[in-house]
Amino acid sequence: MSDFLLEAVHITKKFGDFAANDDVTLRLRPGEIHALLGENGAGKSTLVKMMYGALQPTEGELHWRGKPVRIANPAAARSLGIGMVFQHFSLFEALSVTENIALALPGKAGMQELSARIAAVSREYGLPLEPGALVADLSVGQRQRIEIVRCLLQEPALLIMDEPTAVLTPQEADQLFVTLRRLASEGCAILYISHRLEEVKTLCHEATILRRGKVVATVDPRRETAASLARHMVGVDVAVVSTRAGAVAGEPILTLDHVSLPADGPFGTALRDVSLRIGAGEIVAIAGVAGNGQSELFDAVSGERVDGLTGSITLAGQVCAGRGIKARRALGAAFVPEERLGHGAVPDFPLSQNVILTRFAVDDGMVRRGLVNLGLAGDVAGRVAGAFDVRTSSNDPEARSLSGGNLQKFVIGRELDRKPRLLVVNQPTWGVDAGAAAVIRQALIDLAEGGSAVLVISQDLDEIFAIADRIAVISRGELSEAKPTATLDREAIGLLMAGAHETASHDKAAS
Ligand SMILES: Nc1ncnc2c1ncn2[C@@H]1O[C@H](COP(=O)(O)OP(=O)(O)OP(=O)(O)O)[C@@H](O)[C@H]1O
Repeated sequence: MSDFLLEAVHITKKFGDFAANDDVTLRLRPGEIHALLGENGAGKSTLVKMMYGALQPTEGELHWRGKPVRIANPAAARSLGIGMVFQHFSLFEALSVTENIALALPGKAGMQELSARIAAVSREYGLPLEPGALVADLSVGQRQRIEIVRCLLQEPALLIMDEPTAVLTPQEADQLFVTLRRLASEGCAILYISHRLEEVKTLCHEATILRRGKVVATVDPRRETAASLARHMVGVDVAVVSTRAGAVAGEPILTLDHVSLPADGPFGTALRDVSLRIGAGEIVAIAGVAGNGQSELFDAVSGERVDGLTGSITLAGQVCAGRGIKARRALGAAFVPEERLGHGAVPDFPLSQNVILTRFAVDDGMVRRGLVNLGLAGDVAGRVAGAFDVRTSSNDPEARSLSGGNLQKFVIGRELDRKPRLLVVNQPTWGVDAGAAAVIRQALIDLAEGGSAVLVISQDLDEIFAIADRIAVISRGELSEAKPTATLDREAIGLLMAGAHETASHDKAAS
């Protein structure tokens, strides 16, 4: 009997002439937490999709418990004991948590019984979930919990996780590590894709590193540094963004005065009396635990929701509370939503057409007398791909064929290419590798240094401290006062994230 649970042996996967995986061999033992590392587009998702039966190898074999196996589809993978939490969730928005999970489970379970099991597993593993909640009303972090709980209900022998902590708070991530270590101690193998090298070092026993589809190293990450892992991935040293010194804000670009907006559905969070001012040349970041009103704030600022909004919003001196996203784009604002596939980009459209979607309202020649300038759209797509190193397997591919990190680079680059006066971006570097994250953060800093205002909504405190001039925290729909970064530390932000606005200000006043 083989020591290994799953082996990928000399696997090659081609899309047309392009080899997304090139002669990859990787072996997983029971109870092992194994990292799969590589920069955006290195081929990590492609490899794990083959292990999960969502893609078939062009060449090579998979072995399960020592025997060759053909994993024809995800149902076959699940029946072997392989569970997977994807980067892009495959949930039905109009259905509840329980209904979504029921669809993925074999056989017919009673809904009540299933809800009780979901509640029990989510409690046991510290992954809070309301079984009756509608998926449409849940944040990305909450949606991910559904996927994790769904896998755990099937008691997998191998759990594949594609960047699980990218959408979690530090506390949620710590809780997840407890869960994963426990699963590993029970004999479950975990294949763990992450761009966060520090967490890989503390969590994983072994790491396989891919570069441009090939295995370049298999190492013990505990004996490596984050820098040495990054060097393996990229082949050169990775640049680190310099921390911002703190800019002097110019004239106000975005002003929110006493803005309230009803919750987006029964499980959303209403915005309550939010005031914020961002000046030219300034980066203001909003920290907070997912689901505390971030998406409502994004909708209010972008104009995606105007009904029910009270208070005033001005953009570059123009009152715009009642105006939609098109009018706001025409005033020089650009928006990057949290969900890149579906919201930020239409999956079936090529990149050039995705350029048109956010540019047609802006007077830059993209649309003249009702006619779209496809050549210009193609030029912009090419320019963005070049500037942000968006790696694609063909010229002008559909958005859905891009790796998650490459699509994120494209969606951000598309908006930066316009040099907007105001950029609002929700989770700018979610799923983006260390090198590309540095490029994106630097681009946000450069935009602000050119005189634009930048509003960043992020759960990544390292990112926030690296780039923001001022930081505010959103909690239960209320926004704390945005304070200069130099006056804050992680503990203060953590208190505010937990909803201690008043306590924190009393403490400050008392001390
Ligand atoms: N269905 C597809 N058709 C064509 N090319 C594809 C397809 N799926 C993936 N690719 C290409 O294969 C390469 C590897 O993509 P993959 O998603 O495996 O990368 P990744 O390492 O998971 O990246 P990320 O960290 O950004 O998620 C990319 O260049 C991508 O554009």
